[in-house]
Parts: sequence; structure tokens; C-alpha cells
Amino acid sequence: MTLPDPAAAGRAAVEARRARAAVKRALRAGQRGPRDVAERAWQEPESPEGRLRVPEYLGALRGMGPKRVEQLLATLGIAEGKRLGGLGGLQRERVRGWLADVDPSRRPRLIVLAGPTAVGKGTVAQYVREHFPQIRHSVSATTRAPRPGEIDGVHYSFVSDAEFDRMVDEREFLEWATVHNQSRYGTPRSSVQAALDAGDSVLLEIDLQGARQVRESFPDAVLLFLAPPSWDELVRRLVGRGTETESERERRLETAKVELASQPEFDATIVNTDVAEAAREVVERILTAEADSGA
Ligand SMILES: Nc1ncnc2c1ncn2[C@@H]1O[C@H](COP(=O)(O)OP(=O)(O)OP(=O)(O)O)[C@@H](O)[C@H]1O
Ligand SMILES: Nc1nc2c(ncn2[C@@H]2O[C@H](COP(=O)(O)O)[C@@H](O)[C@H]2O)c(=O)[nH]1
Repeated sequence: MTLPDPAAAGRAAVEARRARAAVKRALRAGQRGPRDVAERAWQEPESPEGRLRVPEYLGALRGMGPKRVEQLLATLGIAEGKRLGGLGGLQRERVRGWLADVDPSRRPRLIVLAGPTAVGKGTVAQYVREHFPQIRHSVSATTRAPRPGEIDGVHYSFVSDAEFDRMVDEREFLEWATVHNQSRYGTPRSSVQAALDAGDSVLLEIDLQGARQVRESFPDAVLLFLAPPSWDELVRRLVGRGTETESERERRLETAKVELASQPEFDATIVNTDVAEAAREVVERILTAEADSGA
């Protein structure tokens, strides 16, 4: 018979408390959206989000003091000791309704992050993914071969030419383009539309041709241009990445000149000197756009 290990149980309890505290900190800092946390709690009631007591969750939201939390619990018909993950269907619908009412003007937006090769679009997008999980990212399909370390379905969906043709014929792309005169890349329409319908903004890391197509079909999309601190630094980053041959680098730098000249078409330019700083600026633009009612 295995005896219970009180020390291990104590460590697990401390870990769980820390995880819940991290969720509350992220909510307070605006790094996680209240809807995102609630939906995760309902998908996985045993997750740190699901184990949060409802008053802890509400109390971590901006502008929610203890008095307002108490009143809201009464209005929503939720007992003080209830965990977020333990709410029943009706209570979840009430919380969803309240969250929608709190900020009815918040609109999910399509955000394009474009810019020349090797400026750091992928690096900045990855930083946003890790630090601001409330923002969704689209996974493009491409006919290019995977680089070492790239995972199918995570970095791209790597597809054959025939499969890409089929997706084009069946109108599965929101936009697509042949980039650097070589491989084809496209944004899947269904997953982006599903995220927008669910109330989430989606970040697309795509080329200039794709950005122009998005502007056509989504006039209220926000187009951000990521620029290098200098041309020499751009070349240094491309060479330093070491993933292209000399001829491929030349081809990419030719496209880069055209892309750099297109900056005035964008809503804003963000210079990528420091990754964390550039990522914060991208997120700030997204939050501002979400808060813009468009009136
Ligand atoms: N702010 C920065 N300072 C220094 N190096 C950076 C910075 N941002 C990105 N890099 C580096 O530059 C290289 C190119 O970055 P990345 O692959 O993210 O560019 P990209 O714009 O996605 O390129 P492409 O369009 O060719 O896919 C990488 O080696 C990355 O580590
Ligand atoms: N129009 C689109 N462009 C895309 C898409 N996904 C990526 N890209 C752009 O392609 C180049 C090259 O990317 P790499 O991974 O081969 O270095 C880069 O500018 C990307 O932003 C897409 O779905 N549509």
C-alpha cells in the first residue's frame, strides 16, 4: 500500500496557488482577456483558471472593487465560494452576457503585420504569442519546404502545389500570394472567421500583396508595417538567420526594396529595434483598434 506523501501534497498546493496568482496578475495587467480566462476555465475546470474562485476572478478585472464584486455575484446568482470552472450552464451564460455588456464597443479586429524579409515579423509575432495569449494567430498554408525546427500545423501548414491549387479553387483562402517569386502562401479563411466570430482579434503575419488583399476585403483591418532600424541591419539579420542561400537572399532583398517603399499604405509603422518593445507597440495598436467603435 502506498502511503500519502504530505510533503508532495503541500508542494502541489503551493504550485496550484502560484498558478492561480499568475492568472490574476495577467488579468490585472491586461495581458489576458476576461473572456479568454473564463472560456479556458469552462473547457478545463481543473486548470488554474477553472480553480479560481469567482470573486477572485471578478476582483482581478479592471475597475472591480470588493463592493462591485459582491453586487455582481448577487445579480448573477453565483455563490461566493463557487469556482469559475464549477459554474453551471445558466451561470456561464450570465457571465458571458455580463462580459459582453461591460465593454460593448470592443470590436475584434483583423491585424496585419507586414514588412520586409528578416525584419523580425516572426520573432515579434512569437513574442506576442508568448506574452499576450488573448490575441489569436493565423497559421498560413505554404508550398515552401519546412526549415529545420519548423513544425507542420504550428509555424505553417506545409502543403503540396496540388493541395494549394485545390484550396485556391475551393476559395479556402482569405488572401494568398506568390512571395519572392517563389513559393505560395495563404491565410485560411475559416479559422480566421471563427476567431473573429468568437470575439477575438487575429494577427496575420503576411506579405505586402496579402496585406493589400486584406485591405480590400476587410476595410477596417489594421495594417501595421514592421520596419528595420536601417538597411544594413536588415541585411545583417537576413544573413545572420542563415536559413537562405546567397541567391535566395538576393531575391528576398529585391522584394524588400518594394516592400519598404509601400510604408505609406499602412496605418502605422513600428520600428523593430527591440523585440519586446516592438511587440508591446503591436499589442497597444490592437487594443486601441478594439476599443475604437468605428463611429
Ligand atoms: N529586434 C531585433 N534585434 C536583433 N535581431 C532581431 C530582432 N528581431 C528579429 N531579429 C532576428 O532577425 C532574424 C530574422 O527574424 P525573423 O525570421 O523573425 O524575420 P521575418 O520578418 O519573419 O522574416 P521573413 O519574412 O523572411 O520570414 C532572426 O535571426 C531574428 O532572431
Ligand atoms: N500573403 C501571404 N504572405 C505570407 C503568408 N504567410 C507568410 N507570408 C509571408 O511570406 C514571406 C516569407 O515567409 P518565410 O516564412 O518563407 O520567410 C514573409 O514575408 C511572410 O510574412 C500568408 O499566409 N499570406
